[in-house]
Amino acid sequence: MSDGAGCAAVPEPSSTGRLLLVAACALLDADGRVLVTERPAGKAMAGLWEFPGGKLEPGESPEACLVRELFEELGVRTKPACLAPLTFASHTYPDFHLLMPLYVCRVFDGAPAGRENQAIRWCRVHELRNLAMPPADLPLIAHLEELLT
Ligand SMILES: Nc1nc2c([nH]c(=O)n2[C@H]2C[C@H](O)[C@@H](COP(=O)(O)OP(=O)(O)OP(=O)(O)O)O2)c(=O)[nH]1
Repeated sequence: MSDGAGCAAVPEPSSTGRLLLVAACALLDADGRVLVTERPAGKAMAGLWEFPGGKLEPGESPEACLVRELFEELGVRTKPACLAPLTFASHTYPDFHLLMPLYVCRVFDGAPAGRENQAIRWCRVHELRNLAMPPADLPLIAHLEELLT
């Protein structure tokens, strides 16, 4: 049995008492670029670039949450069947533990535009590493690189 020595560099997540379930989506354009949005001033982690999405409402599935959030945040219409699960983030923040499935969506209607005053940008996947992103998102980049390169 392993003694876990190979995991020594990874900090042990502690229990925070609160699990936050957020669904996120990498929208892809026809060139394989990824859409990211900037967290607005006044919010936690303002100025960091993230994948569109948000907190699940009570009783809501991650897919329904994303269909709703993509329309509310970006004016984009899609369907649950167009959301493909890719991976997930599990990250302990000081106030909560984030569990965040990341989906990929290539099929949607409408040109994304920031409807909540957030900046948006389309990035090549290798450019994601040069963006300031929330710490929970950093392990997700390798999965997108594997998918898109
Ligand atoms: N949408 C999204 N949220 C992320 C990402 N990475 C990450 O750590 N988060 C965190 C930031 C927030 O704590 C939480 C998302 O919550 P949210 O977007 O619904 O809420 P918020 O903090 O912007 O604030 P509010 O809507 O409650 O006012 O997940 C990501 O890539 N996309």
